[in-house]
Amino acid sequence: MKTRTLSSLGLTAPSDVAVTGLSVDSRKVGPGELFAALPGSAAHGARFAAMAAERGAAAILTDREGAGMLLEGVPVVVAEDPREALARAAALWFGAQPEVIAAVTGTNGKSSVTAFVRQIWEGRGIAGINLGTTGVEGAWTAPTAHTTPEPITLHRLLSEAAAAGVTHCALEASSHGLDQRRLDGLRLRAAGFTNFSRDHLDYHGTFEAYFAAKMHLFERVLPEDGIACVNIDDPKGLEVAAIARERGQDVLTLGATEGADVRLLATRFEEDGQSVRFDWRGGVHQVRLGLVGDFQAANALMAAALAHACGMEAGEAIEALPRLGTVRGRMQLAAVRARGGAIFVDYAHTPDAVATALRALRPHAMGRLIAVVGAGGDRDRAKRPLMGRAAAEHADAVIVTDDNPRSEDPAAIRAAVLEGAPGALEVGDRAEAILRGTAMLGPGDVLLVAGKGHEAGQEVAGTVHPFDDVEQASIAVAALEEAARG
Ligand SMILES: CC(=O)N[C@H]1[C@@H](OP(=O)(O)OP(=O)(O)OC[C@H]2O[C@@H](n3ccc(=O)[nH]c3=O)[C@H](O)[C@@H]2O)O[C@H](CO)[C@@H](O)[C@@H]1O[C@H](C)C(=O)N[C@@H](C)C(=O)N[C@H](CCC(=O)O)C(=O)O
Ligand SMILES: Nc1ncnc2c1ncn2[C@@H]1O[C@H](COP(=O)(O)OP(=O)(O)OP(=O)(O)O)[C@@H](O)[C@H]1O
Ligand SMILES: N[C@H](CCC[C@H](N)C(=O)O)C(=O)O
Ligand SMILES: [Mg+2]
Repeated sequence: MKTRTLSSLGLTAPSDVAVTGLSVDSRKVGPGELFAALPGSAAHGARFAAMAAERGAAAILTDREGAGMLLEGVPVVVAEDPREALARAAALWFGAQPEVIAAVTGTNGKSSVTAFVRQIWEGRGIAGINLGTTGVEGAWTAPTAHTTPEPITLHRLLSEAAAAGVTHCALEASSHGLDQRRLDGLRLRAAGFTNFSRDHLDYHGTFEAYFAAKMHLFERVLPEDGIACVNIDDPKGLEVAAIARERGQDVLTLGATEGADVRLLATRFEEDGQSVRFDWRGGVHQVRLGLVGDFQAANALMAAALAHACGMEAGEAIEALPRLGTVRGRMQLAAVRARGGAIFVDYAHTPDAVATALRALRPHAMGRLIAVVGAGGDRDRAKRPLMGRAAAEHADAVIVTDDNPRSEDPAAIRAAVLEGAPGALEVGDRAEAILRGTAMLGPGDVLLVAGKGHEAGQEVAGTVHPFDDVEQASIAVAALEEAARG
């Protein structure tokens, strides 16, 4: 069995015992393992140390507060920041990581950008993966439960990928992950910033704390010799670029804004894609993208910039752009009605993302734009009416439905969304809502089904019912075509 001494994992305790593994959950600790008793939002992990010891934990890692709560018996490692110590210990425990790692932060676009970076690598024959909300994808695959997995899982995945020959990884850095130092054991080559808007205030409390969490990526995780790729069209972009420069990092700026290193000059929207003209450090290029939505063009350019920051020639990265395919559940064309009218599935689950997705679809729609929208339970309540309002403002018709009510009353969540969209139709059952929206589609119309993207289930009162927006869109179209044939 593999064992490592605490000191070889960068941890100091009165006795340098060997451990057989790492765990953050007392309920899952195995014999001989190190139990990290972390200060949490609901409880201090030290409260569960006795349970961990009973299950055979060989040592406990905690902070000063936690140490004061422990009974004697098991060796204790006291760290100023036990989450950071755990991240570094996990990196040492698992050892290997892909040689080249790029991380992307931002409220929206992380999954899209990381998947595009992986596709660019793939096109050049590089064994690359993207790791985040949609799992580990590319040259090696695995499911993930979180956008940025906690460090033990993260380093296990990275070491397994590296062992399978993966040399490049693009991963999503969530604000929770950055705040909880899940990425602190990574060796990054480059980092990207897409944008900043309202999300996760239930966790971070204030906009300032949310932004500060994101900035840890440049202030702490990306080393001084790393390259920062920053979207300066976002109001926070220049601040991010300044933080990166302050750290000594090279900065590559992107956007339509004057002075951007990679500057978008013009876009022409087509039914199933768009052509973009841009200036890359003095050279003008024009490429056709098979992607819908102006922000997907921004994501694609960010991906090319990151691939370049990770060592690829700019020309090679640009050449890969026309071959990029949509990411599952992100502005994905799900189904088309025989008489015309298209259904797009998108993961927009914040007020800003709903507005952005609808605004992005507008130039692709010759007729009406219809939105199916809902908000999740046990998440930021304040965003609900704002999501309703965004839908009402940017669509011609809105249907309010359920999206993972979790432990809450679904009708109460819908009522909060409806506050922002008073004229909307209320259809709690999501399959029926998609069917109703699909029935409203005429030639040239576009339906956006927002909120679930790639998700495979609808979580209601502790049960996850199988549910897939893309599949439901096809089912709705098939049912309506059959009814039309009579
Ligand atoms: C809100 C949040 O991020 N919580 C994370 C945090 O838990 P916490 O601090 O709230 O934990 P707690 O319940 O107070 O418990 C304190 C400690 O005691 C431990 N414990 C608890 C109970 C017990 O019986 N035994 C035990 O050992 C817990 O494992 C924890 O270490 O620290 C834990 C250990 O590192 C994480 O597993 C946990 O992630 C949970 C699973 C989670 O759901 N996180 C989500 C919200 C998340 O991280 N999402 C982001 C962003 C997604 C997005 O962008 O949309 C993501 O990257 O996925
Ligand atoms: N660059 C962008 N600017 C604004 N909105 C975007 C951008 N990219 C994607 N979006 C919108 O945000 C939604 C989420 O996109 P994506 O999954 O790529 O982001 P994410 O940052 O990974 O989200 P999450 O935090 O949930 O993991 C998309 O469905 C789309 O509506
Ligand atoms: N990872 C995010 C996505 C939520 C997407 C939406 N479908 C919802 O359930 O609110 C969260 O858990 O807040
Ligand atoms: Mg994501």
